[in-house]
Amino acid sequence: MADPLDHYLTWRLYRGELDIELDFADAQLDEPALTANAARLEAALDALHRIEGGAVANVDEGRMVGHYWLRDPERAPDPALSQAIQASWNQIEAFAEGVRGGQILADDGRPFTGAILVGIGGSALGPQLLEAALTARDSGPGFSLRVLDNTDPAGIADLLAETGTLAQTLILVVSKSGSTVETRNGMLELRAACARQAIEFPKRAIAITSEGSTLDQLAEREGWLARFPMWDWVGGRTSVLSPVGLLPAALLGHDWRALLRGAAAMDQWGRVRPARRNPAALLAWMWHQQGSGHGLRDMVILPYKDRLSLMSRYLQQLVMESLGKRLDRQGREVWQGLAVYGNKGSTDQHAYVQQLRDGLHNFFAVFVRVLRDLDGPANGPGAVEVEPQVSSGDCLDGFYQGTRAALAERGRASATIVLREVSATSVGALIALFERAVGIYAELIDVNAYHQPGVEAGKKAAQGVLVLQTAVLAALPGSGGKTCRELADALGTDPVAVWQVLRHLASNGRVSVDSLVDPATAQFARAT
Ligand SMILES: O=P(O)(O)OC[C@H]1O[C@H](O)[C@H](O)[C@@H](O)[C@@H]1O
Repeated sequence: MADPLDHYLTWRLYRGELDIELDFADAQLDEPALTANAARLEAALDALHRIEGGAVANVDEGRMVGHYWLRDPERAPDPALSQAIQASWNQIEAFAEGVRGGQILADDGRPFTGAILVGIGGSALGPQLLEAALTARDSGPGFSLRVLDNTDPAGIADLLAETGTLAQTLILVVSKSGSTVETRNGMLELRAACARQAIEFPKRAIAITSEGSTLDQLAEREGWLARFPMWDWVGGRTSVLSPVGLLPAALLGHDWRALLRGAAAMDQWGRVRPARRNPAALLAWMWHQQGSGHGLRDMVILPYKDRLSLMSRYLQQLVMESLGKRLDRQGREVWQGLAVYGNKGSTDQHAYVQQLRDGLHNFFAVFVRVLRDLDGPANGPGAVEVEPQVSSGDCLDGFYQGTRAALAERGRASATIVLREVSATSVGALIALFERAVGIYAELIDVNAYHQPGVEAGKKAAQGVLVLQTAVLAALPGSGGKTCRELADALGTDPVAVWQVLRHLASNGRVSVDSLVDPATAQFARAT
């Protein structure tokens, strides 16, 4: 058995500039496998180098992959792109300072006190992660951010109820494509809410979208308060360090430039050769080894810090939308992927860690350990002695160490990312680490990590349901009822599809029906 300290030091990567450690001592990596795969890992790092140089790595959409340039604009292959990024920073700084300094006021002359961000997927998850990770809840009546990330009327009603008056609320509409249905719906719901409150939507609306998109054209036509750019060489799931995440962070008063510095510093570390000394390469190789290059084991994300509890939701999109692909780049059917779940420790020890320890060995864990218990002075909750000379934070860190050891004892692998504290710098670094690990892993399994063909099928099918709904409502009899089957026969379609549409309409009072129980006998009368 190797000396524990030698083993720890062998598999520990530390970067002083970031004060971040990657601890692979329980990752079950081994030198022979790394040596045997050195060439493919170096090749993957070569590919990332080409990507950062402007290679069209998103081959299916003929696009470059430029999220690394967002924190190092001079690295972009075209000076115009560098200038566009710098210009967006100047615009973010000027706008956020204007709002926070009171130069940019609501149309009633009073300052804006909060924002609602309307977006979904990469247009919401990044801002949500940053807001949760960086906003000290003791910040008093500071600027607030709420996120509307679904087309659920009840969720929208809840958010509007929580917000109350929209008079002092900015409305950020975020959509790279500018045409995502849920985001459009959220915008229309908020526009209607503004009308109900007799305030003007455009005077508090901000668009963050691709130039010339439907949303961009609307914002320009209506003279919205501001428009910020998104670029086709930044994917939604890697847009958090574009205006998508940086504007909300700046409005909240966070050090958004430190986010960029942290990401840039991690990128620099992620360029280190050989791969054996590269944090992103080792993380990607761990994923590959644990899942035999086919995601046969899930990745459980376990930050032992409340403020990082959204990491797993954020990484679900970054990892699974990048790697979950039917075809590889040679056109072979590979049905690839890497499933991600998690929440936070120690909370999850009271949920599913039982299975992790005693059950199916179909996962590996990535812990995030934060050494500082509190942002401010230690005379807060952390100073309470819960046991003699023991604080709450001591217990949290003990639970991390104990859970890691208990899993290792049963042969379950884990890696740990150790942060001194949760800060803009360290969060920026975390984001960059996983973005690069995803890129390297994608090279190892030969998939395009930068498109998302699979999401279109669901969207098209959903549109079909709405087309059917319109036809059903038009076909409902003027008087007397029709069964699903009669309606389906009249429309030449599937009676079950008709039933599914009608039961939702009937449950919401849009059609009258004599029974919502039995589709064979349910008689539907005209739309109400
Ligand atoms: O930003 P948008 O164009 O509105 O897209 C929002 C989301 O839509 C789709 O689900 C894509 O798969 C995601 O990558 C994207 O983040």
